[in-house]
Amino acid sequence: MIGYLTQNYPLIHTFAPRSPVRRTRQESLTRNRVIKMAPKLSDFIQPEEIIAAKGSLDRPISGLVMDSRRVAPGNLFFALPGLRADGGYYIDEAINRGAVAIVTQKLPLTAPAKVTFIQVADPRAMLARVAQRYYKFPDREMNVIGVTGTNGKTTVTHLLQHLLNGEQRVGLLGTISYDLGARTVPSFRTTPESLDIYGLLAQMRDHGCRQAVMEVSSHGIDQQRVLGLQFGAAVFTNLTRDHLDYHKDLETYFAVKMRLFTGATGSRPKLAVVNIDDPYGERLTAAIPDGVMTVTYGENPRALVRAEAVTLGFKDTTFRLVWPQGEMLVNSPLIGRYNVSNLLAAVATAWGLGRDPAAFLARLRSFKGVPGRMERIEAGQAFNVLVDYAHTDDALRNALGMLRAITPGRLLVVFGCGGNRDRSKRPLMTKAVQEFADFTFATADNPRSESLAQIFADMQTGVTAPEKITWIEDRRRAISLALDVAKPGDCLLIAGKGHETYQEFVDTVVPFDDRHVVRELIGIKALKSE
Ligand SMILES: CC(=O)N[C@H]1[C@@H](OP(=O)(O)OP(=O)(O)OC[C@H]2O[C@@H](n3ccc(=O)[nH]c3=O)[C@H](O)[C@@H]2O)O[C@H](CO)[C@@H](O)[C@@H]1O[C@H](C)C(=O)N[C@@H](C)C(=O)N[C@H](CCC(=O)O)C(=O)O
Ligand SMILES: Nc1ncnc2c1ncn2[C@@H]1O[C@H](COP(=O)(O)OP(=O)(O)OP(=O)(O)O)[C@@H](O)[C@H]1O
Ligand SMILES: N[C@H](CCC[C@H](N)C(=O)O)C(=O)O
Ligand SMILES: [Mg+2]
Repeated sequence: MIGYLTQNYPLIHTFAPRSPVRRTRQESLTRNRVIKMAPKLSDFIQPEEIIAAKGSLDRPISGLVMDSRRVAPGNLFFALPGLRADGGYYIDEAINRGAVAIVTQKLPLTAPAKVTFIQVADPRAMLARVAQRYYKFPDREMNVIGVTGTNGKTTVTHLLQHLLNGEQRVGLLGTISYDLGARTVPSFRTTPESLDIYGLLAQMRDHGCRQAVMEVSSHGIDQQRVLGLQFGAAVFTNLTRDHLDYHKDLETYFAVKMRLFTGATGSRPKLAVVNIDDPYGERLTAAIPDGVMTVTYGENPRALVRAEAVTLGFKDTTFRLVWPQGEMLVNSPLIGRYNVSNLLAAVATAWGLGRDPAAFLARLRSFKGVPGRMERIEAGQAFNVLVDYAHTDDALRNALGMLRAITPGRLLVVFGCGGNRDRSKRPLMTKAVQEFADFTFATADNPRSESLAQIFADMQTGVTAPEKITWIEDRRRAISLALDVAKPGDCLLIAGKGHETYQEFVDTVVPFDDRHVVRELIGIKALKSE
C-alpha cells in the first residue's frame, strides 16, 4: 500500500524535471550559473560528523534519497540499516541508477572513482541532519506543533489547524493527508521519514504557512524521523496499549514518547501541553526539563485548562471551559468524553501559544470532526450507523461505552484487527467489544501479509461470550449482515478503518471504504424491499 501510494506521489526530495522551454541568453547564463552553484556534499556534511570518506566532499549533488528504487542521476543515497533489509545491500543498485555519493555505516574496500562514500555511525541520524540543512531549516521559520499519544493525534491536529487557520494557512502532516499550503495530498505515513518531513515543511514555508501541526508517532520518534526538528509546542494526548510488536512493553513505548518533550530528539519544545487525566501524562509532567513551559489539561481540577460540568449527547457535547484568565460554555458537535479531552488539548495548546480561548468559541462549534472519526452515515436507514477509527482496546471501550450510554436499542459492532501489527492487543479488543456490544460481527481489517486464520485465532483467545460474536472473513459481508440485523433504535459501529479507502492483503490492495460500502448496501437493501 505504502509503495503503491508513494509511486503515485510526486518526488519531493529530488529536483522535478523541467519542461523544455526556449531560453534567452541571459536566462541561459543564469541557468549555467545555477548549475555551477549546484549544492555540494560539503554544504550539508561537516568533516567532524563523519568517520571516514572515500572520494571528494566537493561533489555536487542533485537531491537526497533513501530508497534505491527512487534514485535519480546525481543523487546522494543514504544506505539505512533497517528492520527487514540493510540499505547497504542496495548501494550497487543506487549507483547503477546514477547516485554519485553514498552515506553508509561501512566503507567498501574498493569504490568507483565517480562515487563518494561517506562513513557515519548512524545514517538515519545523518539523513535527518542533512535533510534539515538541504531544505534550509523550514522548522525554524515556522511554529511547528507536534502531537503525540496513542489516540487522538489526528483529531487534535485537525482541530488545532481549524482553530489557528486565519490569514495565513496552517500546514498539516498526519494520518489522513498532508496540507502543504498550496495543495493537500493523501498521506503515506502518519509521521513521514525525516527527508520527507523537511521537504514537506519547506513546501509549506514556501507557500506562506507560518505554522504547521503534525502527528508524531512513536515509530517516527524512534526512527529519528523528527531528529533535530524544532517544535514550538509538543502535545501529549494519552498512552494506552498499542504497537507492542515494535516497542515490546508499555514502559519502553512511554519512554519513546517522552523523548519528544525532554530534548532527546535533539531539540526541546518551547511549550509542553500534557493531559493529566492520563497517569502517564502525570508522570510526563515530572520529566519535563526546566525552561520548557508546561500547560496541563483535563477534567482533573489541577489542570490549568480544564473542562467542568460535561454533558454528553448523541448529537453534541457541552462543557464549561476554564483557563487561568477566564471561562466560557463550549458546545461542540464532537461526541464522546474523549473528544472533550481532544478539544481541551487544542485549546490548551493555543492558549499556551498566547491565544485567547474566548476568540475560538465559534470555531470550536464549527469544527465538524475528522473523516472516519465517529462519522455518522445517513442513508435513509431507521437506525444509527457510525464509522470510527478505533483500533485499540482502549479506543473501542471509549467509543462503545459512549454509544452504549446514548443508544436506546441494541449496540452492534463490526470490527477486526490489522495484520503485521501488535498481536497482543487482539484478544483485548475482543474483550472490549464483548463488554459493551449486544452483538459483534468479527471480520477482516487489513490482514496485510498475515493469514486471517491466524489473526482470528489471536482475537478468539479473548472470547468470553461466544454466542455474542459471529466470525465472517469478508468485511463487506459482515457489514451487510449487521445492517440486516439492525432495527430502529439500534446503533451499529463499524470500527477500525475509519477514513481508509482500501484494504491491504498479502499481495493486493483493494479499494474498500466502510462509508461507501454502508451507503451502497443500504441502497441495495432498500431497492430489494420495495
Ligand atoms: C516498522 C517500521 O516502522 N518500519 C520502517 C523501517 O523499515 P525497515 O527498517 O524494515 O526498512 P527496510 O525495509 O528493512 O529497509 C531498509 C532500508 O533499505 C531501503 N531499501 C529497501 C528496499 C530496496 O529495494 N531499496 C532500498 O533502498 C529502504 O528504503 C530503507 O531505507 O524504516 C523504513 C524506512 O527506512 C520505513 O519505511 C518503515 O516503515 C514501514 C513501511 C511501516 O509500515 N511503518 C509503520 C508501522 C509506521 O511507521 N507507522 C507509524 C504510525 C503508527 C501509529 O499509528 O501510531 C507512522 O508514523 O506512519
Ligand atoms: N483522546 C482520545 N482518547 C482515547 N481514544 C480516542 C481519543 N481520540 C480519539 N480516540 C479514538 O481513537 C480513534 C483514532 O483517533 P485519532 O485518529 O484521532 O487518533 P490517532 O492518535 O491519530 O491514531 P493513529 O495512531 O492511528 O494515527 C478514534 O476513532 C476514536 O475511536
Ligand atoms: N496507524 C495505525 C493504523 C491501524 C489501522 C487499522 N486499520 C490497521 O490496519 O491495523 C497502525 O499503523 O497501527
Ligand atoms: Mg493519526
